[in-house]
Amino acid sequence: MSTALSLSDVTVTYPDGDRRLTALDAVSLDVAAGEMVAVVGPSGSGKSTLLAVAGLLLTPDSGRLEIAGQDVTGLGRGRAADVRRTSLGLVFQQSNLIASLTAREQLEMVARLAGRHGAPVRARADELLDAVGLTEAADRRPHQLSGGQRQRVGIARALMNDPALLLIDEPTSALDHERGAAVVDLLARVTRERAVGTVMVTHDRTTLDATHRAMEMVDGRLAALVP
Ligand SMILES: Nc1ncnc2c1ncn2[C@@H]1O[C@H](COP(=O)(O)OP(=O)(O)OP(=O)(O)O)[C@@H](O)[C@H]1O
Repeated sequence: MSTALSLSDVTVTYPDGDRRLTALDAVSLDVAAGEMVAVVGPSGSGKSTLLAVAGLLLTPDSGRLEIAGQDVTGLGRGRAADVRRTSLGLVFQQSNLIASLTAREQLEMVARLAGRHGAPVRARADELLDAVGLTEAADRRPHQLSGGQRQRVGIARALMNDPALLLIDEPTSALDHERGAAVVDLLARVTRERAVGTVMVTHDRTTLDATHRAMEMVDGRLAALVP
């Protein structure tokens, strides 16, 4: 199995008055293609910082970072944006859908930004909307969708450019239990079927059974979750 994400000894500090606050403390994590890893932990423990580093949105103070076997430690902004477009799928808490676009158009737009156009893009968008159970909703705009449906559009959009790594922040936070469980099951399925590595940050421990592994972040340190 190839490695989707490899973090080695990653440390991140933030300014905190005249000192530094350590948000990630020598964190290491390997996620294989086709593997789904959940990260739980208290508020302020460093989970969002971990996703920001893996998503190339934040450069760590030290440590090494590989995505799909490629060393991406310390890339400049331009190269980091290229890797984000081609190899990463990000699904953050607010689904950030564009109000004026239909579900299908949301997906087509990210393909266009990556330089892809035409009939294959539309076919791919329809295939992914079908995979997340939204065929009927392809022509609806965000305000015509439920919270769970919006979340699923966000997931389909993140898969549009065939990422090696999917990073998801709290996919169930705005959903009731049943819809949340359905979204996590969907993530587990696309992880397996599309051989993507998935890291899901969650507060919802009832969804952990659907994942391959659960890790716990405490004070910036990551360890296997002891159930
Ligand atoms: N931009 C920033 N500047 C300074 N400190 C920050 C910044 N971002 C996060 N922190 C601090 O770093 C620590 C880790 O924050 P982070 O957001 O990664 O935690 P979290 O586990 O995602 O929390 P939550 O579950 O509440 O979203 C916290 O103490 C937070 O206050």
